[in-house]
Amino acid sequence: MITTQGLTKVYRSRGREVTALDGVDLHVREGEVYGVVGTSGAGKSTLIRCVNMLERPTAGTVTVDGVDLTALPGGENRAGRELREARRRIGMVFQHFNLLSSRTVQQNVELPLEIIGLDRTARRRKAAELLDLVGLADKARSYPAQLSGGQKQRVGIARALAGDPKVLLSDEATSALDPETTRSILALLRDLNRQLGLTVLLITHEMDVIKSVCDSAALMRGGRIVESGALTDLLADGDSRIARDLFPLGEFASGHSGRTVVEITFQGDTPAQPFVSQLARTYQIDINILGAAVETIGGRMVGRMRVELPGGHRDNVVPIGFLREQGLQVDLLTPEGVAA
Ligand SMILES: Nc1ncnc2c1ncn2[C@@H]1O[C@H](COP(=O)(O)OP(=O)(O)OP(=O)(O)O)[C@@H](O)[C@H]1O
Repeated sequence: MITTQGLTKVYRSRGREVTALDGVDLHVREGEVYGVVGTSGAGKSTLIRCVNMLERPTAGTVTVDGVDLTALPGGENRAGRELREARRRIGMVFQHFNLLSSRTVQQNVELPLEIIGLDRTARRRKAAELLDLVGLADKARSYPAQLSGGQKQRVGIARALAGDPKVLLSDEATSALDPETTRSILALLRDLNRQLGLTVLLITHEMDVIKSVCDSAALMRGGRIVESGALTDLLADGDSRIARDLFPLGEFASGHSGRTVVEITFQGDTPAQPFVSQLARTYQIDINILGAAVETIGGRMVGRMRVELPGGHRDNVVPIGFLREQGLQVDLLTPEGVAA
């Protein structure tokens, strides 16, 4: 649904050049919630602003719903007709809501519909429907200043949906909200994704946002995507930085010499199997559990357990093979704590 190829953005100001995006290839599938995470300055905002051409990329292409936006005429400030039409199918929500304080909630939601010239009755009907959808039907006549942060963001979301977009871009939509309100806004985005089949691309600096709402994620650093994929695939990859940040088991204190420490990751139905006791029984070994956690990530149950087995690695080739045969992801930890 959203594809970028070789996306590059170089800002030039006062004789200085900053490469904010350095050849980004992103692929967001239709109907998924895709999160881009990274520290400040990684290029996340630039990326999302290039996806709807609020920023013109310096090089590379952006295709949304089959339309190559980079091929459509118009600059950042003055988009051509085709680009304006394509943009109408891309909703955007902002960290600071960007509502007009002099307009009521209903009038804020109607704004994009006014711009496309929809008549008053149709605008009112559509705005009422959207406010109902985001749970704010009773606030239509209020002004933004009379709303809580979460309610303001609901208005921002209703406004973003006014053009019946297929894609919703979210630029740190929950960063200005407290944890409970964040949860309710993320749940709303998830509901809209499911109910409307909306594809959502969000950027965030919080792993918790990725954990609670995303199907797929990318990690950005220095204008590049350094890792990306479906969360279920990343969680099964012992080397994944995203998976380790999503699911920390704490520091690895090196085990005694002559012992083997492994991390076992299980997803979906696998935890129903009592694999630790099976392993202990089958091989007559004592297993020391060093840490364990179970979480729901992307709507799926995922667990990780760190266990210590007696004997060195060579002594444990067969038990480790047994665990892998059960469909479990098993990573051997070296004394430095790096999964081998
Ligand atoms: N308009 C601009 N002019 C010049 N440099 C810019 C501009 N916008 C962003 N940059 C620079 O581009 C780089 C990427 O910025 P960007 O805002 O995309 O990162 P980010 O990951 O979204 O960070 P944050 O979470 O802090 O917003 C930074 O070095 C930033 O200083």
